[in-house]
Amino acid sequence: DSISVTVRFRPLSDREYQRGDEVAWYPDGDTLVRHEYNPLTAYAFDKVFGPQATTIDVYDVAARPVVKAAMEGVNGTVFAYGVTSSGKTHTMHGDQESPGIIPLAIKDVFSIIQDTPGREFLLRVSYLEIYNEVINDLLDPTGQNLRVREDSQGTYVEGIKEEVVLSPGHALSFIAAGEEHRHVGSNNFNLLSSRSHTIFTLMVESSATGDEYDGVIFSQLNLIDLAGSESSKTETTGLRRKEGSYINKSLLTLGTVIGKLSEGKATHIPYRDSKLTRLLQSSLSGHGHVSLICTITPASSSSEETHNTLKFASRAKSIEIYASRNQIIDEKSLIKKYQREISTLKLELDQLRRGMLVGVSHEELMSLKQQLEEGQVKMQSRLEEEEEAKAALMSRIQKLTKLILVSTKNSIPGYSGDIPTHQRSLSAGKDDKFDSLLLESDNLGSPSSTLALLSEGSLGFNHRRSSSKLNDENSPGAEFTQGVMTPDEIDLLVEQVKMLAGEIAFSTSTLKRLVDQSVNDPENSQTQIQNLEREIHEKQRQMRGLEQLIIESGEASIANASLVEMQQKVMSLMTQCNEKSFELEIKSADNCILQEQLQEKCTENKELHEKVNLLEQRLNAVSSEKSSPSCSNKAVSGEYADELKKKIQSQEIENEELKLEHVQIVEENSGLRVQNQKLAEEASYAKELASAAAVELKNLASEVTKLSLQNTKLEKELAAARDLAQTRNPMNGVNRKYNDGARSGRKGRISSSRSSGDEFDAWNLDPEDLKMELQVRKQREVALESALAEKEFIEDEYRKKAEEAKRREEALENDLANMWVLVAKLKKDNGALPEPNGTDPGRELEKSQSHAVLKERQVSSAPRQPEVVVVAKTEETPKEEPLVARLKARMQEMKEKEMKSQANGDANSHICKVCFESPTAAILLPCRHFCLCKSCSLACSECPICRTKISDRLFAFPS
Ligand SMILES: Nc1ncnc2c1ncn2[C@@H]1O[C@H](COP(=O)(O)OP(=O)(O)OP(=O)(O)O)[C@@H](O)[C@H]1O
Repeated sequence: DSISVTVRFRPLSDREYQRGDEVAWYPDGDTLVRHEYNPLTAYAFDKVFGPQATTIDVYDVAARPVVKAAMEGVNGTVFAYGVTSSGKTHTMHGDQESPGIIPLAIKDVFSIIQDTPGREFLLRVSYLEIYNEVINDLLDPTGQNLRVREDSQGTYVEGIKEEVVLSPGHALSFIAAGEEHRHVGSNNFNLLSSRSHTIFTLMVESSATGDEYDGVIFSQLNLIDLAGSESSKTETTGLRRKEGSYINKSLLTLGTVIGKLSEGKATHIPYRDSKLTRLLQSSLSGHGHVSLICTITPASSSSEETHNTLKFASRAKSIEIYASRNQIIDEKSLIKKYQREISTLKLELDQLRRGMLVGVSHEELMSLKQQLEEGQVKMQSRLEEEEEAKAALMSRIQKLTKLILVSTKNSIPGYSGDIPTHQRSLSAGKDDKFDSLLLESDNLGSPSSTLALLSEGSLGFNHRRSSSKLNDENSPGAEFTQGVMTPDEIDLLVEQVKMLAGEIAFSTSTLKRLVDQSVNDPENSQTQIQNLEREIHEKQRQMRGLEQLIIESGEASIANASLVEMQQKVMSLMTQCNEKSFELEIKSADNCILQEQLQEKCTENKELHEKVNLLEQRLNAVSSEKSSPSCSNKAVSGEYADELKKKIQSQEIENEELKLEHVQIVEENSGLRVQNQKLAEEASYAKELASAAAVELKNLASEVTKLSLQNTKLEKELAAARDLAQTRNPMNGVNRKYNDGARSGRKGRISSSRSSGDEFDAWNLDPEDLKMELQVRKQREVALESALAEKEFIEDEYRKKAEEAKRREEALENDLANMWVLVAKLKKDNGALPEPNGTDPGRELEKSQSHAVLKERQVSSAPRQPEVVVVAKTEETPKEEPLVARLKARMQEMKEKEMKSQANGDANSHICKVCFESPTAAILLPCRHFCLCKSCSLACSECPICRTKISDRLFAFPS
């Protein structure tokens, strides 16, 4: 299969209308997106949704199949991609009017559980954000900067909090809590722009129940809301710009990864280049269903960005996936662990029950009866220990059982859960539409009802009576007549007591929430708190009444029952009583704590009010002093006080934000320092290499010089020999001498002295001798010529070596220059300030480095001068190698500048590396060597440093 790619258009926004934007892209049918002005430009996808489509339409096509597969054990990922303000968050999270893919998926998951009888499910959720390449746990504010780890199953986030969820409302409450911690800010396109990528993960474990058991299946569903890429049009500064660059960088990596995956070649995929791709590695590499929803705007002003999104989506379309069902070994499964623990505990409970009856003798029963007659107090202490153990076991079983979700369709048809209104406020919205979604899954609507259902299924308790019945006109226990009751009736009473206890617990937790809220709205909360307290008291009173009824009925039955019956009844009553009293104790302890907290909050509140009043009075006094004491001025001063209060509050919030930012900046600073240190080390290593190369070059040059000298000498010798040979030409010279000799009548012999200066007496030569002499000279000449050729060969060799060394030197110099540019860039990114005298050290440094680099390039591309000239130059300036000297000087200069810029700070961040101007919009090259200003980047077809072709200028960002 391949990745499912859908495109969703959003309507033109008011801002776009006001700006006079026109429609540049439009949906052409169900699967095409076409360009308005260039109709030949069109892209095809699995499905294209127009501006009128609802999120439910998108969900049905893009997410429902993935969610369904995840419930059957196949991993799934759904993510929204698009530029800022294109509608990703609207699609993934939605709002009260139109719930997004995430709430719809959660609702769907629970209805699938409901429709799957015979299977048990355990659901866990986690929620994280990737903000500035740092992973934060949104469910646990202390879980910051988490690490990504890898095991045989893929990548995971170490130490992330996972919460078991019991109902849609329960899961949505976690999302709502997480959203409060997500980084959101405004830019000129979006008031509430997501500044981080978020990943909401639902982990599903399931197994068939009973004999059908076939192992546990585990799967993961990732629902991802990416932050939007930001173009140069997004006017951002400071923190926003930094966030934007992180967002763009990770999306660029995602684009590269998708691009490489779509090529289908076995190349290196750079998953590790960003946290986002690292976490999505197993999804993107095809081990599960992937659905990509690309959100776009039709606006002409964003036409280019929309085109980029469409290209990205088109590339993603060709990625293949090989999704298969996961199975996990039982030991690792949490659901199995819980099931095992429940059955062991149940066994223990049974044994305890049996032991209680078996271990009691007749005498003991008699004495028990006596004790009962005297009063139940003594017997209670006799049974206390065993009862406590039992109560503990029971509560543990309840706790564990409530975590496992089962369909209630078959077990209790027609059951209709009762969702308390305040419970629903935990979900994403209070809107009717949204509530109706949750209400559809009533049976699983609230944790308390789920617990009740599960308890009923697994423990055999009778919970069918809805808790609301306890509050209607039938007062609790009113249907039971005073006196002897059947065991069933007593059971029912006990159940009612339990439910009341549950409701008291729920009201107490609501009370706690209200107490927390009371800081913001003390007056309103106070009345609600009082009402709730009254409600809790009333329920406690009802519970006590029921307990009294149970005790009385126990006493009455004791009077009538036979010994064995009585014993059994006492046992069961005591058990229930102890359970209740144990629960009650816990609840009342909780209650006490909450009351204390409430008191504390109230006193805090009071103090704060007093402070505010005091401040108001002071302000009034100050303002009345300043202005005339008229009535209207009083009102004005009151308003002024309010305004001041608000200002103080907002100032405090701002302070907090600034503190947070400061901490982040300090962390990043230390990271950059470490990087800086590394680069400095690398630079010094490069320097060493350069100096070694220079020494080698020097040696080579001196050898070349020597050889050249030798060569010149040899050439001179050769020339002399040739001259000599020519002057002693065998034909001319010998004949002449011979004729001269004949004329004189004398025979010439080769003088013995010729060996010394090749001088010979022509008169002494005879033809034989001359021939020999000629032969010898010829041989010598040949030998000299071969020696010369050999010398030339050696000289050539040395020349090559010298050239090689020079090239190496240049390469090293280049590397060194690059490193310094990087160091300068890093420092600038660090947010330093310009020098007070107006010159910017970082910029100067970068300029000089880049100039140096470009100069080197020009030199290297220029034709080489003959080697002899180089040698002569080196001889002329023997003081120090020019390269070494230059390098040293540059190093020194850099160091000084670095120290200066470290001392002064350097604020200049993005400078074009070609024209050295600070442009309003710069381009990050794909090779990441440089950023260029727009005009220079358009003029360059390749990176000035590494010569990589500039194929993509998409990810522009403001300097
Ligand atoms: N399909 C749609 N129908 C109506 N309004 C929409 C639609 N999509 C988006 N919007 C509106 O457009 C605005 C921006 O949308 P949203 O915040 O979802 O964008 P985003 O892509 O998540 O932006 P960022 O990347 O900056 O977070 C919101 O006011 C949202 O309500």
